[in-house]
Amino acid sequence: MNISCLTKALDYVIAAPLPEGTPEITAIHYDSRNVSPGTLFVAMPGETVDGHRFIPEAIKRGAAVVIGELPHDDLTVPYIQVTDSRRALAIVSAIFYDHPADKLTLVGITGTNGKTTVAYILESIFAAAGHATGVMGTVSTRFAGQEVASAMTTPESRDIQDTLARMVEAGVTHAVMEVSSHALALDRVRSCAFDAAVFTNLTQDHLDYHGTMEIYWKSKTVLFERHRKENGAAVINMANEHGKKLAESLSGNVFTVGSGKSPLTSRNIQVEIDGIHGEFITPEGAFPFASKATGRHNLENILCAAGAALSVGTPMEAIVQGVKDFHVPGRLERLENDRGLHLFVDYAHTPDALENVLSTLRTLVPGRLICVFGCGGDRDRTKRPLMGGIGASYSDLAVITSDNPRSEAPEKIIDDIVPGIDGELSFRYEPERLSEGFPQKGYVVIPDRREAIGLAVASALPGDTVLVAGKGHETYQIIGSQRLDFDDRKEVLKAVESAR
Ligand SMILES: CC(=O)N[C@H]1[C@@H](OP(=O)(O)OP(=O)(O)OC[C@H]2O[C@@H](n3ccc(=O)[nH]c3=O)[C@H](O)[C@@H]2O)O[C@H](CO)[C@@H](O)[C@@H]1O[C@H](C)C(=O)N[C@@H](C)C(=O)N[C@H](CCC(=O)O)C(=O)O
Ligand SMILES: Nc1ncnc2c1ncn2[C@@H]1O[C@H](COP(=O)(O)OP(=O)(O)OP(=O)(O)O)[C@@H](O)[C@H]1O
Ligand SMILES: N[C@H](CCC[C@H](N)C(=O)O)C(=O)O
Ligand SMILES: [Mg+2]
Repeated sequence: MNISCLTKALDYVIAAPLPEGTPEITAIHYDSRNVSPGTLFVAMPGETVDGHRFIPEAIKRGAAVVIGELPHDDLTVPYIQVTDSRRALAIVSAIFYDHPADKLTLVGITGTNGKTTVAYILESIFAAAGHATGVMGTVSTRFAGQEVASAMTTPESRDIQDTLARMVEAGVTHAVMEVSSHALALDRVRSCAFDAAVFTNLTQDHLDYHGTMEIYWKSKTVLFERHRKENGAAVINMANEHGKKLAESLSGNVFTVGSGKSPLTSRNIQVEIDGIHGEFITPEGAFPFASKATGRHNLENILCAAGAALSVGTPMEAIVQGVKDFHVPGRLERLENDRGLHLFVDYAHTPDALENVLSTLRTLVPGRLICVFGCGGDRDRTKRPLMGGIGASYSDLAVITSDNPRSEAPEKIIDDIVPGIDGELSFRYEPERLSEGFPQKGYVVIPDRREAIGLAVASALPGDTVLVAGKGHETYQIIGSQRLDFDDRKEVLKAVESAR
């Protein structure tokens, strides 16, 4: 594509006019390490390094044109200076890939918790409706029978446009995207116009990045204010105050779910250990449904997904069928065993998520509740004591361990969790003390996650529940800069075997 086709849409301040016969470019890159000859390199300021530093490397690798924010008059290739290169990256990528978002029925989901779950439910509903569906989210990108594990919840704008274009090429008609607050703050979804934008909830997370809850909240509202197609629906969960506030603030097509006045609500709901059943209530009448996911929070997720599906014209029959069939890996995922234990792995890594999951299990299972959890390193420190308090107060026995410590010392993270616990440490793990017996109540600290899971499962008696929270579908543990194989589900099953 000729670079002048791309620059037409840019508001550039520049710099040198592009010379005659400006080169065709064959691809767009924002990371110099991926640059190949004849491509466009967009230099972006970063949190750790400044992408402008890599312009010489990009040119050495054959970049034909460079876009950036800083003045440069000494380059050997055309340079376009813009005020915001992240924005420019999103704009030129959409042009380069021929605006794939406009060729799809596109649904975006934001909120602190529930995005992945709502995406899986919608995928199942669209499949039941016979639509060729694509998904981009925390667990994977999947379409046309292919699935690739994700590195990010919402990729960089260039990668979003590339993936959407490949979806269009593969015949996908309906695409579902999780839209993280980072993505909104960093303009990754500029140039994506959504047919439906879904809001699940807002509770504490990511304060390391956003700084305050107000800034975090504002980053989320951008999806509804700026990124809907003309008459695109804002599908809003009214079960929380932020949902109500958002619905009040928006004009146009606002499709609320779950409140008395909503076009979609539920009634006669039964939440049981094996799932939820009840009825959807719409202006067309009542529609019985059943789902294998449990917990009130999953009822909210089901309503959000059903609302989004309705807002883009999906028939109720497909919605009911899709809700019956969906499964989300690592979200209250139940592990079968022959020891009479209730074993669950869940992705709760925020205070609200942990509270929802523990309160769900507390009411549904009669025996002791043992919860194994930690908190991620290099992430919001202020959620750690909150999670400690919640984890310990809902459980009979809380086993405090490591999540993904990343660059932090695991013991330091645990030191941030423990002050939130109102109670005495019942056991600091030392292998030689095991002969004293493993505690049945209180909290214990076992920094090694494998040992923590092993001892929690070994100490459980028939009828007890063990919840391993925080890492859900993850198949790795990040310790320092190493990404080691680790899957909570496999560890739980191994622990069941070794406890025989
Ligand atoms: C806070 C954040 O989102 N950071 C993202 C941001 O990083 P950054 O601005 O710090 O980039 P940087 O590393 O300083 O580099 C600056 C620029 O130089 C480029 N570079 C760098 C090195 C080099 O040799 N050559 C080169 O060209 C980089 O590609 C980049 O364009 O831009 C990078 C390039 O796109 C992203 O990889 C990076 O995501 C990091 C890995 C990350 O961990 N992000 C997480 C927090 C995130 O976005 N999470 C949300 C989900 C959160 C949730 O809701 O749970 C997500 O959507 O995944
Ligand atoms: N609607 C909800 N309200 C509160 N908690 C929820 C809700 N849905 C799920 N959860 C909890 O949050 C965890 C994460 O759910 P899910 O993966 O669907 O959210 P997410 O928004 O995609 O998270 P992430 O931003 O980390 O990708 C679940 O394992 C569960 O513990
Ligand atoms: N997308 C979230 C995932 C957190 C998962 C948890 N296991 C952790 O590592 O903190 C984040 O990067 O903050
Ligand atoms: Mg997610």
